[in-house]
Amino acid sequence: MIKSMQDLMDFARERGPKTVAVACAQDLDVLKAVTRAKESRVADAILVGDQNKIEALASENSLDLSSFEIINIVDMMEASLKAVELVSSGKAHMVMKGLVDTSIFLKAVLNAEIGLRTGNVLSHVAVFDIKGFDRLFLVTDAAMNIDPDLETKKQIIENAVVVAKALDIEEPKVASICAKEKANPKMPDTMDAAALTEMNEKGELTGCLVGGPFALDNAVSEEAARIKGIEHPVAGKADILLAPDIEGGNILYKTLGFMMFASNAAVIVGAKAPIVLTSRADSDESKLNSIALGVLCAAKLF
Ligand SMILES: CCCC(=O)SCCNC(=O)CCNC(=O)[C@H](O)C(C)(C)COP(=O)(O)OP(=O)(O)OC[C@H]1O[C@@H](n2cnc3c(N)ncnc32)[C@H](O)[C@@H]1OP(=O)(O)O
Repeated sequence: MIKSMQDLMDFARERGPKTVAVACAQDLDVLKAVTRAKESRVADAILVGDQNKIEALASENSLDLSSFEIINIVDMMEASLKAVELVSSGKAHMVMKGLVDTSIFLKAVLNAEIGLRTGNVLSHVAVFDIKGFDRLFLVTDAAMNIDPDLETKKQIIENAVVVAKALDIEEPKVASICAKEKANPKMPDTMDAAALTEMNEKGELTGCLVGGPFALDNAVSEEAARIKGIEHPVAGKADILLAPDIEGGNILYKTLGFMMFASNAAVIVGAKAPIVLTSRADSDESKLNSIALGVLCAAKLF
């Protein structure tokens, strides 16, 4: 089982290299990340974007991009579509968001002709290595599905389980995170959480153990669960934290990254290929980790 970001990198090295097509690669952290991914034999890259800016950034920061193919497309939507097309045509194993707004990039991913849709829900899964815990946490969905209904939440869990399996977590424990641990009809997300737990108990949602509703404390802390008298196999032991909506997921993602300084990696799954999607403000380390996570997910697909 992969228990830390270091393990994740080591496993990606074993299962790589794969090729990543980068949309709007004119971003210093992205260029540092792909250079490090290449050096460590995790991934090769095709850079799509503003070639002048890409080369200027490389020369100002002494980055050697000579082994990468660069495709010069300045328009962000066009560059995103080209990067996606490199994956759908089989020239790359995964696509990565560079310096482009998430919505523009995701519209290219969802494009009906050359996009990467499969008919399943696509959703974002972030992996965090948090000091003081002996396991990785998966947070979903911080970036794609805005206000998922019950069926979408079920598919978001199924997607996160795929990522958990790529991390060799055999039967991941999933906690539906809400503001409290009791279902309350005035708080619809708690009702969805209870319904997801029931689906899992009835065998309609498999490959994982689902519990909830949980408040965050009793999902991650056995002590908090004990004090509150919550008895459930997921209580205090969650691997996957399902956020009620994009606001909750995004706040949790940014809190862990920017206030707890937890190292992280993130991908979108449910598509034909992994989609590496981090925040533009995330570090090169986090972008490198995300490429590595993409490699692990791609290794499961190809
Ligand atoms: C965590 C770090 C990074 C961040 O901080 S990201 C910041 C926050 N994230 C965002 O701003 C993105 C939030 N999401 C969105 O903006 C939109 O949902 C998104 C993904 C761009 C799609 O919006 P639109 O292009 O307007 O799409 P739409 O709803 O009209 O749908 C177009 C077609 O795509 C399909 N679609 C949309 N979301 C999907 C999904 N999750 N999985 C699978 N298919 C999906 C949708 O069914 C529709 O299909 P069809 O064309 O009717 O056949």
